[in-house]
Amino acid sequence: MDSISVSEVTVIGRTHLGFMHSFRQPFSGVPMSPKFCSSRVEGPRAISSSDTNTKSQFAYGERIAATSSDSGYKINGVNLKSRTLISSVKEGLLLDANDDAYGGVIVDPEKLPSLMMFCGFLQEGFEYHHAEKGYVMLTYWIPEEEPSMLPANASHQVGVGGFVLNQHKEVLVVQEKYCAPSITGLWKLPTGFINESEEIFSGAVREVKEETGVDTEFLEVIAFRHAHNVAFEKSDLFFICMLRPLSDKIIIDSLEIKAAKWMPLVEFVEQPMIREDKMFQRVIEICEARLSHRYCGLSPHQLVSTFDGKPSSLYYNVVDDDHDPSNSNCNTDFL
Ligand SMILES: NC(=O)C1=CN([C@@H]2O[C@H](COP(=O)(O)OP(=O)(O)OC[C@H]3O[C@@H](n4cnc5c(N)ncnc54)[C@H](O)[C@@H]3O)[C@@H](O)[C@H]2O)C=CC1
Repeated sequence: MDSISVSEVTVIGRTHLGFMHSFRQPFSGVPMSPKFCSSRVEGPRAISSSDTNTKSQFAYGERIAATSSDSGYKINGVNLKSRTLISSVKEGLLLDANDDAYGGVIVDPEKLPSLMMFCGFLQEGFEYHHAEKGYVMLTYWIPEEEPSMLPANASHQVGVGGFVLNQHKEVLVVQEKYCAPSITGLWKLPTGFINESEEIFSGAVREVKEETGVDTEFLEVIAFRHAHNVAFEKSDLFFICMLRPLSDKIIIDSLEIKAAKWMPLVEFVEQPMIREDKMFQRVIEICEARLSHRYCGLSPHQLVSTFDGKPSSLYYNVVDDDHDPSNSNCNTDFL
């Protein structure tokens, strides 16, 4: 606990739609380890979404127990008439907070009083929710008789692999500098992880460019793999993307990559590791089916959903509304 040193805290807000938004507030004034604590006070059904951002005060005490009543809250047996003042019987410490849309409160991190207070949060039963560079988030779900409804920390990492084929039916392959001994020497597709707030389609293009120096245009997601416990105990979504080469000169990223080259597809497929690997066998079959128009992958379509107001990419592949098959990207030739 004491080893945590952060200069920023993150405040998590939750909308009534169930999406989690986070926003950061610079922590200033107190030269210590601030931690954000998100808690929920029972009585959520009494709080409508219009109550969001109502200024509240959240009680911190040795043990906080809250129950709801028709007229307001009871904390540690004490009736509270107004949601805007919630006090701890034992310590009577008040924290400035905002109500959230789920009937919880979000403590104002800038008003957290002392280091002792921060350390005390864990002793009081707050749990680590997640940590990022620069902040730690702690949460506490008060109603003991109810399971916590807070969404868990992110459970997945997202990876991309680029299948880049040129007009000579050569596939762009790399040898990794650091890899398991079992795949040393394997010529494989360029792969990597998507950055925060990066699109799958642009992440695939970036990864290929970074590892090989080759410029590409994204065409389709050909398939994706879902696996668990891949790295840092996270599940893994791996999107295999077909990309069209826009250049052919290879300049490797020597930090990550030992070598890269254009390799005839038949040679790539003949590598023992690829031949024996059910996933890559199937991926290659799918790619070949795509090249001969027997299969079609998913292409991104930009839209904004009124559900959350977020610009997003919907990956699909159907003919356009006018039902004109020529509008389907299934007809696009890769070579
Ligand atoms: N590498 C492959 O042959 C395959 C990769 N994939 C998928 O590709 C996606 C990306 O995976 P990879 O490219 O294998 O990622 P990776 O494990 O090679 O990590 C990408 C880069 O992150 C860095 N890195 C990762 N862990 C590190 C550590 N512990 N210490 C220092 N640096 C570290 C390295 O620079 C590495 O080159 C994932 O979704 C994975 O499932 C799927 C099948 C095969």
